[in-house]
Amino acid sequence: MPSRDGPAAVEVVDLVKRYPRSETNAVDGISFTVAPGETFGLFGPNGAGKSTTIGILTTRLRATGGRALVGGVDVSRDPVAARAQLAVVPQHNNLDRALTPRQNLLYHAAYHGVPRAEAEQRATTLLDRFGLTERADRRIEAYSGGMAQRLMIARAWMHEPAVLFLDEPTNALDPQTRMLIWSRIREMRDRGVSIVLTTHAMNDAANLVDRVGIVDQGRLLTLDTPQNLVRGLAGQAILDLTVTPAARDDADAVLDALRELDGVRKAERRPLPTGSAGGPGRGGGRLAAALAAGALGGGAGGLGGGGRAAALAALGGEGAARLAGLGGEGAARLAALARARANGDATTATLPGQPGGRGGRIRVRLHLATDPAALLGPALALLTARSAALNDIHIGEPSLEDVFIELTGRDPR
Ligand SMILES: Nc1ncnc2c1ncn2[C@@H]1O[C@H](COP(=O)(O)OP(=O)(O)OP(=O)(O)O)[C@@H](O)[C@H]1O
Repeated sequence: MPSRDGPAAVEVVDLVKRYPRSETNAVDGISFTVAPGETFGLFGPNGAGKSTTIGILTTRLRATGGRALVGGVDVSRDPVAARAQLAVVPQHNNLDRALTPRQNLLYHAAYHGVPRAEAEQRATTLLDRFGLTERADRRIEAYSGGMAQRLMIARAWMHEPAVLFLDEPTNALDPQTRMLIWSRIREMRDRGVSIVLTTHAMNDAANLVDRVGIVDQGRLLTLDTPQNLVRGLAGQAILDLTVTPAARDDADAVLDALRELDGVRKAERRPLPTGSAGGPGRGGGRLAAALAAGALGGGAGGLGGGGRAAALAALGGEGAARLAGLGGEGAARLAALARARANGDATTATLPGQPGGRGGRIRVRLHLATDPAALLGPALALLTARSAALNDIHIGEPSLEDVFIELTGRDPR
């Protein structure tokens, strides 16, 4: 990571935590370093050991083994000095209900030795920044979960810590509150605060964090920038195809055939989207969007003038060039798909003259090592040769969540 001035914001070396009467380690030898000013995401499935790691770093829990330092201070040797450097927003509401929101902030500031006048000024500013001014002097019981979460983040900021720990800061919050909280966290990051956060909202956090550590069963599986993780593990792009195999064909055989195409790194079955076509990760769906808008709906058996142009424009650059190179039949199939979708028949569309497969429609995700547009022609040719109906196409980029699933599997914990 960039800045290496002064001690690391966080240093964890071979950290182990075993809870009493437990047969396994909740944290099982984790090591990582967070540089000053870095925003670090600790991601993992339920029970992976994230909160336990944060609990040790913030002095709530004692480690069984290894070392944990915050701002160069060993948290088990000098927890008081460590606490002066850090603030934590825990997963569960630990506000003092006997106090008003403003009093919660002032009490926290007093504990950290912030002079009274300065604390009052900070409290007023923070209550405003978090949209809490109107409720600042009312009892906490009246607070919604989102307001409590905003107050806990404001409270954490009262003594302007060097390192901020956020344990699932947007969990169970409405979209408005989530947006506000991400934006305030971003402000803190921009002011140079070192941040360690856990979240299941990985794709939201992907734009915020400098690096990500993915943990499972107490172990660190990988650690890198979101960009490198996505690039390295999931391939360059994703092509989702919703396909109805021919009546005599078999879904797994279609999947295997698609997997064999040049440029396909991995092929897997995905659940069918509910309603009309959904799609993978962010940034995808340009062609699907064009199809949904009926942009391809030209004359029978081909991509009609304006529709074709719109679809090609939707694909952009090289994709357009490749799609333009599709032969008559491939283009006809896309046009038929577009017509079906334009008629609002997205959930039942099969191509004219194509029987439904014996197992019904399937959704296949192809992870590509190449430009998705390069795969469109071969994929369509393959489906045509097998008399399979193509119901939907969606082009997307893999997301951090795809990487996460690839590393930690699909089974719920
Ligand atoms: N107080 C405790 N006593 C015994 N076991 C515990 C305790 N707290 C957590 N554990 C266990 O330790 C493991 C790690 O839990 P932890 O809460 O750190 O996971 P997590 O990654 O934060 O999960 P989540 O995403 O659900 O918050 C789990 O198996 C959990 O059941």
